[in-house]
Order: sequence, then C-alpha cells, then structure tokens
Amino acid sequence: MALVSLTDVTKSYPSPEKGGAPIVAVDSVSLEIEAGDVFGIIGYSGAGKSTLVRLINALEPTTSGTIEVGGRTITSMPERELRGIRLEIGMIFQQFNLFNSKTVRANIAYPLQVAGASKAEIATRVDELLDFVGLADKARAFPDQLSGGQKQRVGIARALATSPRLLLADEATSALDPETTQEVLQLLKRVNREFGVTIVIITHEMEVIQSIATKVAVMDGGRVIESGDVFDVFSSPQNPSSARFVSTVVKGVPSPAEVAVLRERHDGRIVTISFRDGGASQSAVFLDLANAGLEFELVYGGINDIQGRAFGHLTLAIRGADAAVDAALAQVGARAEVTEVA
Ligand SMILES: Nc1ncnc2c1ncn2[C@@H]1O[C@H](COP(=O)(O)OP(=O)(O)OP(=O)(O)O)[C@@H](O)[C@H]1O
Repeated sequence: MALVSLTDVTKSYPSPEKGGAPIVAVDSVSLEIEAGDVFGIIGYSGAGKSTLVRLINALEPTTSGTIEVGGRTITSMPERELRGIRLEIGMIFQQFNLFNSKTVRANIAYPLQVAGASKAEIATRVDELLDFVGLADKARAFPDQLSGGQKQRVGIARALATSPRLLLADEATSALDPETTQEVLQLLKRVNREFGVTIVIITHEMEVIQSIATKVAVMDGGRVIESGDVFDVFSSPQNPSSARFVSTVVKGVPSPAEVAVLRERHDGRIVTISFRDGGASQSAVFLDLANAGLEFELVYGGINDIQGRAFGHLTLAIRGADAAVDAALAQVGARAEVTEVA
C-alpha cells in the first residue's frame, strides 16, 4: 500500500508583481510512494522539490489536489490533527538545523520532550539513537564541535526520535564532501532496512539517487516528467531532461563532439553496443566479433552497477573487411542493441 499518495497536486504562489501570473511551484503532480521505498526526487534548482516536501509534511496547504499519508487525507485535515501526522514524519536538512546552544543529547531529546515523553523514556531512546548513529561519545558535545557528517548524524537521530514511519531528506548531503556523503547515505540505508522507515530523498545530485534510491521521480518546471525504478530510469531514460541527469553519472553513448574526437583517433567502424541486465553477456558479443576474425578495441563507455544490476554502453572501434563487419554486427544485433555512430 502506498504510504504517501499524491493526486493531481498543484501549489501556486501569488506573483511578486501586482497583477502578474501566479508562480506555479508544483504543477499537477501525481505520485505513489510505497511503504519501505527509498524514493528519490531529483531536479534542477527551482524544479519544485522543496515545495513538494513542504506539502507532504503539511507545512503548507496545497492549492488543489489531494495528499494522503498513511491512508489519511492530510489536505483537508484540521491543524490539530496535522500535529499528530507531523510526529509520524521526520525531516533532515542541508544545513542540519540543529540547536547550537544545546548538546547533541539535548538536540536528539527535543522532539521527545515536545511529544510529552517521560524523562526515563527520553533517556533510553536517546541512548539507543546515539548508539545507532555512532555518536555515543559525543553526547555532551555541542554542534559547533562536530564535523558536517557528525552534525547530519545528529540530525538523523533527532528525526528518528519519535519513531516516524516516513523520513524526508531535503538536500541532506549537499553540504558534505563525497566521502562523508557516502557515510550519511549508508546510514540512511540502515534506517530504511533496520527500522523499515520509508525515505523520500530530495536532491539535485544523481550520485545520491544511484547510491540509495529504489525509485525515482524527475521534476522539471513543477512537473514530474519521469518516474519509475531507478534501474529503468538510469538505463533507458525516456525524457531528454532525465537523460541529462543520467549522463552526469553514467558514461554512456558518446556525444556528437566526442564521436568526432573518436573518429580522429581510431580507424575502423565505430559502434556502440548497449547491454542490460538479463540481456546478452559481454563475452558472447566479444566472441562473435573475434570469431568473425575482426580486430576491435574499446574506445568509450563503461558498465554501471545500480544496486547490483548492471547495464552499460560500450563503444568499439572495429576493423576488418566491411562485409565481415556487417555480418558480425548483424549477429551481435540479435543479442544486444547496436548503434553505428561513425
Ligand atoms: N514561498 C514562496 N513564494 C513564492 N514563490 C515560491 C515560494 N517557494 C517557492 N517558490 C517558487 O517556486 C519554484 C519552486 O521552488 P522550490 O524551492 O520548490 O524548488 P527546488 O526544486 O526545491 O529548488 P532548490 O533546490 O533551489 O530549492 C521556484 O520558482 C520558487 O521561486
């Protein structure tokens, strides 16, 4: 069952200029986020990602459309009931948003105090969370004494304090270096696996989606332009804007400018062969070419691993008599997708 369900959700803001057209930040978005998903929402700055998050945790009302969280329609809920819903939703932020005047322990305890938990309950839960995020030795430290990665771990512990079912992460790793980013993403993976928390991760970094998400929605101009399994969107993006995102992490098909450089550097016919999990193996394709007596070398591309499933595009320069190359490519074409690029 979907934990979060959006149906035709639109959010617009009045124009800053008198009489101007309203700014449509989120435009007719429909999405289903299943319980247990790590759901990535990716898009360039201004695509509407943060606005969408503020609608899901009911910090702002929608202009139209319906949002359900845990089977309850939050778009028509009175504020008193929304407070209960917000306790089921944890949130982490790019700038961590910790209280600098409180210790790590007090930061993590804060949501439990607001929720009215007893002192004993708070102490037990905070100890559990400090252990979980690996910061038991920093309980008395203040945020200023921590690194960025440690601050985000405190942020995660605080977001989990009230045992939410849903964690919203808004650019949670954008202020961190690549190594620390991976540490935080691995911790989020554990949050998902060990506590069964559904995670919605908003980012403009495709690496984040590649490392952790199972599903992805690509946003552009307030709309969801493509969504689905991360593997499917990465291996065959349907929309040009999604393809641009994918190309930031996947070395795939050479651009026309790159083809021109390859042409200058390599003799023979230049051909891209696309592989996909469950399709032809590379060795079968190479064997076809070798058996035809052709010489070939890999000149561009690579194989990508998306959470244990492989796909990729390999561009080869193939040398041999034209008829022999044609016959071999016809044979390879029966196994994998073949595109002659030059
Ligand atoms: N409170 C607001 N009032 C007016 N316009 C807003 C408001 N919040 C967002 N917008 C506009 O809505 C659009 C989407 O903004 P949003 O912050 O959701 O995008 P984003 O994808 O999260 O981008 P970023 O990563 O830069 O935050 C932008 O054009 C933005 O200027």
